[in-house]
Amino acid sequence: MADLAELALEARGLSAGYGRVQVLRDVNLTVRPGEVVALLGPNGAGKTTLLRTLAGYLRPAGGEVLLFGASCGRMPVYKRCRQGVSFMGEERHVFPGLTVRQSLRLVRAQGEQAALFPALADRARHRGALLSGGEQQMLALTLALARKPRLLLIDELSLGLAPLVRERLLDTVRTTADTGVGVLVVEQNARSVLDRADRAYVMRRGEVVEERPADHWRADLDGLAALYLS
Ligand SMILES: Nc1ncnc2c1ncn2[C@@H]1O[C@H](COP(=O)(O)OP(=O)(O)OP(=O)(O)O)[C@@H](O)[C@H]1O
Repeated sequence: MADLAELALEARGLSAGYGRVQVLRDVNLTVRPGEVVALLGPNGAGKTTLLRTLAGYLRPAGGEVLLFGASCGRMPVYKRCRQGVSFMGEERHVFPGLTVRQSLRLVRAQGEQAALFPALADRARHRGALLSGGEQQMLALTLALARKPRLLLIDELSLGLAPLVRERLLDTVRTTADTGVGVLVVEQNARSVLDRADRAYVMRRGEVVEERPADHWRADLDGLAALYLS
């Protein structure tokens, strides 16, 4: 079982941006083991920038990131991976030239893991590049989970995908968290992600403007929408 006393992730007063362009301002955020935390907010709010900073692709200009209770300073991406961080970016992370079967073999996905999405079984001989968007994202999630992460950072889980695929992906995210993995997920469909999330942060213009239990937002979708528009 996960140690629930230890946070999987903590951002303290985080600021970051691109060159002289500051995007994130004083972001404070936590993810506990076993939690699904949704990161919501309008286009350009800074969600991708935050995830990329947490994963180590962007260097913070201020504040700090703690992984599993320890400050990770300027730790490079690959070391964060070794610590148990898995990042799924907007671009689908599959091996374009390998078939589904080869990809699963490469990451040593076995048994239940390899069979996470039955739809992929029919595509075992198809190369990653030739899969549909939904199949690619199912494969990307399977590959990410095969690394047995302790913290999963997901950007735009279901962008452009069919509702049924989105629901299937989100169900898998929930069951993954139930095994003790902390999940921070950006998902355009707020209602769907809130159905599986424990808490949600709302970002606007580089700042976290609200943090509430998912139940709260589910009961006040209008209030949530107003935050996007204001
Ligand atoms: N490489 C970059 N160089 C300069 N500015 C950038 C870069 N990438 C993003 N930005 C700016 O940072 C701000 C936040 O963008 P970001 O992509 O993090 O937001 P987001 O909430 O993920 O938006 P979306 O939902 O549209 O993906 C935007 O104003 C964007 O123009």
